[in-house]
Amino acid sequence: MRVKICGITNLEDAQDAVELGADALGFVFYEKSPRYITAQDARQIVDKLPPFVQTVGLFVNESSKHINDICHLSGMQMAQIIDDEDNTEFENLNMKYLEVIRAKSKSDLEYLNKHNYYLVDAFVEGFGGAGKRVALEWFENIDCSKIVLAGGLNASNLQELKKYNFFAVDVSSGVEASKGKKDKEKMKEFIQKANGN
Ligand SMILES: O=C(O)c1ccccc1NCC(=O)[C@H](O)[C@H](O)COP(=O)(O)O
Repeated sequence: MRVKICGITNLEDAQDAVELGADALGFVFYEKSPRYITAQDARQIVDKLPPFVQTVGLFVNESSKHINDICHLSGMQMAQIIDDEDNTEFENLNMKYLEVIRAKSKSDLEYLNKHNYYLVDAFVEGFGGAGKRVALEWFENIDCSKIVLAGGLNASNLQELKKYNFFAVDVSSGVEASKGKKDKEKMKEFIQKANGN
């Protein structure tokens, strides 16, 4: 399974995640988050990354212009978007994007367009990174092959996902030492388990 390590705030964590085999790194451009990073600081990290690592910018209820500007400035290849307030004009985005479904119940998963990729996270007031899980039984009888699963994942519970065939997993607090700082051993164990080792 592919792995995105989210909430990168510093170069050391980014380089450790890449060395350990992460496919994508997430940068939170939401000012109220404890993992918030400026576009300029993210750029300093992105410029030092090797090729073939996808950089993903996280946005909450922002306009397309803002998302385009920040992604351009920071070197994000993709945007991950929460748009509860219908602020984002998706057709005006200059980059690939993943829409975030903040699931409160199984009914939130029933109308996903089967041709699109989505990131499904647990609904939390603070928008993400809270360690709250989505109930796995909600995915019964759903094709998960285009779903990135987030929310409360860690090395100990990845095993439970096996039969669902998710496209990828996304983790933040489950591999942290403290908010905004990753724990290298936790990232190692998480990536190994996601890769079936
Ligand atoms: O991480 C944050 O602080 C955050 C703030 C606002 C919007 C999204 C945020 N994170 C989103 C993520 O993609 C997290 O990786 C995802 O919610 C999973 O987090 P966790 O349950 O801690 O693994």
